Amino acid sequence: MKLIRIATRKSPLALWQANHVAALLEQHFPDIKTELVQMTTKGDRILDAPLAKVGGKGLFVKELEQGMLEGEADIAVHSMKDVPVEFPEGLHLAAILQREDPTDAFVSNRFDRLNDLPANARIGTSSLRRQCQIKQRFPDAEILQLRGNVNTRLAKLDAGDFDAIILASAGLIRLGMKARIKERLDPAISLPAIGQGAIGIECRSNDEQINALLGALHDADTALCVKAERAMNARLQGGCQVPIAGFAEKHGERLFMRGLVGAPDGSVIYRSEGWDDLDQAEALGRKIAEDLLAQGADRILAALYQE
Ligand SMILES: NCc1[nH]cc(CCC(=O)O)c1CC(=O)O
Repeated sequence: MKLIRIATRKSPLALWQANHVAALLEQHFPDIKTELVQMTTKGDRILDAPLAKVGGKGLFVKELEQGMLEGEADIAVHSMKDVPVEFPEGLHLAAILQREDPTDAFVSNRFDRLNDLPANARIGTSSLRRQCQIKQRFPDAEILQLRGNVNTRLAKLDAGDFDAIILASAGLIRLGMKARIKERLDPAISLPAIGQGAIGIECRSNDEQINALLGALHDADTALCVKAERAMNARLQGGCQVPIAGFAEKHGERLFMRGLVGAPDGSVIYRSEGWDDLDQAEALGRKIAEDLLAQGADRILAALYQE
């Protein structure tokens, strides 16, 4: 019998994801027991500021990483969306699970589809990525800050604070709230965040036994797509302060990827897309990034990072 201690945040979605990994491990390896080690991160603590202003990379993962480095936990379960491209010395990504629905979800109690919204709609989101894409389509929309976990955000919608909110479809599906999704937004309308819908498992690089076990949960196709997306982000030095989106899909033996960088107010959005072979995932991500930079994304990013 071996015990695996799983570091996780305490939000209902984080706990669902950690319990999911625990169940998969126990299914695959009947002589393994798991235990959750619940932690609070800086991103959970600072709820009164827009994410873009809290700043810093790894806002939702640092404390979990510290726990593994100090030996309080063996693995950490993350939304890949929250995981910076660089890992601290001694830790690495050991597995990525099969991707859940990667789209953004339109959620509203008043309107059935994004296109039904009035021009001056009040829309809740704290993501500059979602904000910039919505503002391009609805320049007169009022974007209102919306932080907190999925349940908190839905409660604010139900209280009447917004005409609609945009959330990740994956979070709603995992929490059993698929029925709240009025429309899965086509990636051409709301291009998802890098890694959206994918769960990653991090552990100590030198922990051979754990690395071998986690290999059984790994989904190579998802990993390939997320690798391309993260290569784009690495080149752009993306964080949650900047409106960046990237989404790769495997079509047979080829990868298709789209990326964008925009101004928060939606006044400009640079877009790029391309195809490449499966063994060129990182090169494809970098190529999309270079194309965006050449179009003018470098100026947008420089201005935002300076703030
Ligand atoms: N920013 C928080 C966060 N991190 C991951 C998800 C969704 C789950 C996923 O992408 O796997 C969410 C909620 C949301 O964006 O609505």
